Amino acid sequence: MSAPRALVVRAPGTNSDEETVRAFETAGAVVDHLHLFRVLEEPDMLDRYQIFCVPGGFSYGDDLGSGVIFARHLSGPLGDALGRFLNADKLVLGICNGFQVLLKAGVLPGGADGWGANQTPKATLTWNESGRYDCRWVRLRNDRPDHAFLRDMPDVEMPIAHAEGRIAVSDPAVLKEWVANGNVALRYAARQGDLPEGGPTADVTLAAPHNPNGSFADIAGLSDASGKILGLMPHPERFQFAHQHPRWTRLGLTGEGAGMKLFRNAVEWFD
Ligand SMILES: NC(=O)CC[C@H](N)C(=O)O
Repeated sequence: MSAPRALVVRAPGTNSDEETVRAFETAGAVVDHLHLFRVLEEPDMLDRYQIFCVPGGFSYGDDLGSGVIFARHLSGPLGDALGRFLNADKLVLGICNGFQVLLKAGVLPGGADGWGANQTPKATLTWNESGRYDCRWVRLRNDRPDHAFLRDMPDVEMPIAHAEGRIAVSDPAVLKEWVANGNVALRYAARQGDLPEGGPTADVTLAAPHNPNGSFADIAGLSDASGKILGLMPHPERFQFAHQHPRWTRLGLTGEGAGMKLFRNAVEWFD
């Protein structure tokens, strides 16, 4: 197949869209970078794309809770077009604020109990346990190495930058469902491979700063069951160059940053 077409949608307050566009372009996608208002004018334009991405930032100033207003646009006026997109063999990525948007729109499991189901959410992304905005590098464990975005991606480091990054659930029993469905895609880790084999437990097993926000079950990213939708709090688009890593000289890192793998995986998925 020729290069996939990716749509990166910004809203008032988005701030990581340029980097995200660059990452997809470097990976070989043909990218359109559009304002949400433009997409709202013509929702059916989603049919023209293979990758849909909501980048990071502070859409609508995080008013009413991060991602809430953007999410209402997705599940409301864009609902039919996005529903078609989700049922097709296509990829969806939400980074940081984009993850907050996808979860709260019900695109990811737990947020609204399934796309279009309009039920009480079982999970949300809310205030960090620290009560403040945190900006640091974290280690991640990849629990879905079969995922379209996470293939052949070993445990990796990336930066986080958020105030509302903590997964909170109404009932910890939801974890059983999530594990059975492969919904837990990324977890915070202290060192490479430090988390017990056998999957996540319903505890916060890592203290800050390793789990930087007190997220339930140390979860940093969620997936749909099929492994085509990913929402993650860390920013892969901020690790496009090895020298963006805080210890790149000591580690002798050169060339491309490990975050690029996620974008390359997405583009290569359409080969
Ligand atoms: N970097 C971002 O996307 C910020 C996420 C979000 N608005 C928060 O602070 O919680």
